[in-house]
Amino acid sequence: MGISFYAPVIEDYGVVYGIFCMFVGDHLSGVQHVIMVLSGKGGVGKSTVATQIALGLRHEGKRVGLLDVDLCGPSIPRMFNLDHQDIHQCPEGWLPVYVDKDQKLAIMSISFLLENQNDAIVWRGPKKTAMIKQFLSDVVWKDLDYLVIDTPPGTSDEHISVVENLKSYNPDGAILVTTPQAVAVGDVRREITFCKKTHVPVIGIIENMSGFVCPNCSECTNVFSKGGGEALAKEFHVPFLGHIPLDPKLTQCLDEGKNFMEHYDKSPTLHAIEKVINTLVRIDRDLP
Ligand SMILES: Nc1ncnc2c1ncn2[C@@H]1O[C@H](COP(=O)(O)OP(=O)(O)OP(=O)(O)O)[C@@H](O)[C@H]1O
Ligand code: SF4
Repeated sequence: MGISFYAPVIEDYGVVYGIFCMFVGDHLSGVQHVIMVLSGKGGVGKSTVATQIALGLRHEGKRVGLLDVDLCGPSIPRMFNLDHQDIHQCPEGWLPVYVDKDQKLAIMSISFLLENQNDAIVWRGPKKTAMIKQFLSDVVWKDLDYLVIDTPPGTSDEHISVVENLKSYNPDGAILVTTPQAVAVGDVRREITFCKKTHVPVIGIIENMSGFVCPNCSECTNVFSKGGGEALAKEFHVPFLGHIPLDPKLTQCLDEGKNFMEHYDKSPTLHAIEKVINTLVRIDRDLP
């Protein structure tokens, strides 16, 4: 199924849905699965993974929302080439920005609310907490199969706000992203502890930047040591979702706001992402 990014339009929302929201005031009740993406360290590819998961689920025909709660370093809009979109308000709340014509992939980010994209957000904890609460209560997602939440690195106020505000929705859990180096793997231990303390199930660990895909022949070479994330998953008895190699073509697509999945179907990186998606579409809330 092809998805080309497009300049979004504001949908004329159904009267029935509007009335429903006015009375229920709850835009997450139509969301089937909520997945948080966490990393202990910055720059390990958390936003990249969140973006590719959202696109992959959309390719599977799912309705997907992608919420960027990285208030100080929002990068999701840039990865979709939607940097300069404005958010519109309807009586029920904020309308997310749609990536595709069918309006099955919606994104929301602080970046859409900034007058200048280069503005720095210098907020103390309570203001960040209030913003996240608003993101989780006021965005009109409509019915979604999956809401993917991209978080800032570490375990800060933002993470606690997300977890607290999602409590009553029984989120599926968190995907933890690491790179193979020992220092990044060590940081994931703290993420696992955070999940345990806040009772968020760990869906699994992804080892990103695990090997390098040659731009000439697509051969994958291990530049750093490999397997740290997998070993950690074994140690903590949590699922290992796979190694995602570093592919310069993915970097280029993200920089240019292009859909990697449509451009490079032979990349081992794409196959690794597809494996993660296969696991996620099998998520069933009723399993223990
Ligand atoms: N598997 C990959 N292949 C190619 N490039 C990648 C891969 N993973 C991440 N990148 C690139 O690495 C850079 C950092 O990735 P990203 O912004 O996703 O990290 P992050 O963990 O979300 O960072 P931050 O902590 O700043 O939010 C980006 O330029 C992205 O394009
Ligand atoms: S992997 Fe193959 S094509 Fe790529 S640089 Fe090495 S020898 Fe050349």
